[in-house]
Amino acid sequence: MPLSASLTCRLDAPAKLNLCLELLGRRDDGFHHLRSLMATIGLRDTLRVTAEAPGSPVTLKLLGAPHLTRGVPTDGSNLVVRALESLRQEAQIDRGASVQLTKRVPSQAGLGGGSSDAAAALVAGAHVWELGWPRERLMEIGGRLGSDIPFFVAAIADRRRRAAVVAGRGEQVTPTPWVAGLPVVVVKPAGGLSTAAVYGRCQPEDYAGVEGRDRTNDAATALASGDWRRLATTLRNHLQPAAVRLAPWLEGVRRAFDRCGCAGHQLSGSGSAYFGLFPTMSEARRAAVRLRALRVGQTLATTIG
Ligand SMILES: C[C@](O)(CO)[C@H](O)COP(=O)(O)OP(=O)(O)OC[C@H]1O[C@@H](n2ccc(N)nc2=O)[C@H](O)[C@@H]1O
Ligand SMILES: Nc1ncnc2c1ncn2[C@@H]1O[C@H](COP(=O)(O)OP(=O)(O)OP(=O)(O)O)[C@@H](O)[C@H]1O
Repeated sequence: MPLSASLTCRLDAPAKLNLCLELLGRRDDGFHHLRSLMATIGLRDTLRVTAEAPGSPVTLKLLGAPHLTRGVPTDGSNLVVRALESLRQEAQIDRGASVQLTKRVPSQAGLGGGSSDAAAALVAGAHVWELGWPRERLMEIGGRLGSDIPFFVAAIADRRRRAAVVAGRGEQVTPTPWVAGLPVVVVKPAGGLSTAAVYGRCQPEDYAGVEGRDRTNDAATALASGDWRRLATTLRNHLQPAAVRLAPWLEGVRRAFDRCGCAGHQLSGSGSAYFGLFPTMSEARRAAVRLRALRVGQTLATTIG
């Protein structure tokens, strides 16, 4: 059988927002039980993976603007390389891969950039190495590398899964219907936040009393109907108080969204990116212009899905 040494796969690795993020308690392993409505947005890295001959290493070339690639490792600690190394260990193969990763998603933003890259690497790697594995197996491998990765594997492998209710540590992914094109404005302040540091500053008071109401389910119902006003009333992020304790300047971003008349806005994941929902794309673009003038960070008007 001829080796398909030149087989190449190019995939988008989208960013995500946590439209609702509820913490339910701390686990014995130090992680938190959560439930969250996650959805991809129209901001994405691009990954190109080419299969190389047996015995070759996994190599990575990083492309993108300096402010986006700064701090992103190019060695074996990059999540893309870790994902491909895990894949070939699991498959017990020694095929190599050369990867070109173009960064557009900012890091330390709560937008899941590195996790999405890792998920795209798993999907692309399985394709170019012709493993023929089901999505579920790739999600399981991804879950060992990071809590957000199973969601992204599902979203990248099947566009219908670009929105999901995520539970457990992040490994339980239940796709939920979404209506394309809901406008959002995302702001990434100059400062970033470490996910571990934000979880580390979380206190039980930040999420006490949540048991009674499943706001994530309400948010999923609103997203399925495409009703942005209803979705705006279901926003919640239990990590936001901890993020604000660590980075008080986030209050300035919150106030900026208020000043733009945005009806629903919050932090995404562990931050520092912040987003707001808008009824139309023209209103989102107008708000983005105002937010840029307020100089709160890199600002993008885009859509969910
Ligand atoms: C904030 C979110 O992005 C929301 O989707 C995720 O919960 C975090 O996902 P992630 O970046 O893939 O996180 P991981 O790489 O698995 O873990 C980073 C750190 O976050 C904390 N962590 C993460 C997930 C979770 N359910 N509970 C936690 O307490 C742990 O301190 C962990 O050391
Ligand atoms: N492919 C990658 N892209 C970006 N960062 C990476 C990558 N691989 C490893 N990293 C490291 O991981 C750190 C966090 O990156 P990432 O963008 O995933 O975090 P995040 O925005 O906090 O995402 P999340 O929403 O998953 O918490 C970076 O600061 C960087 O050192």
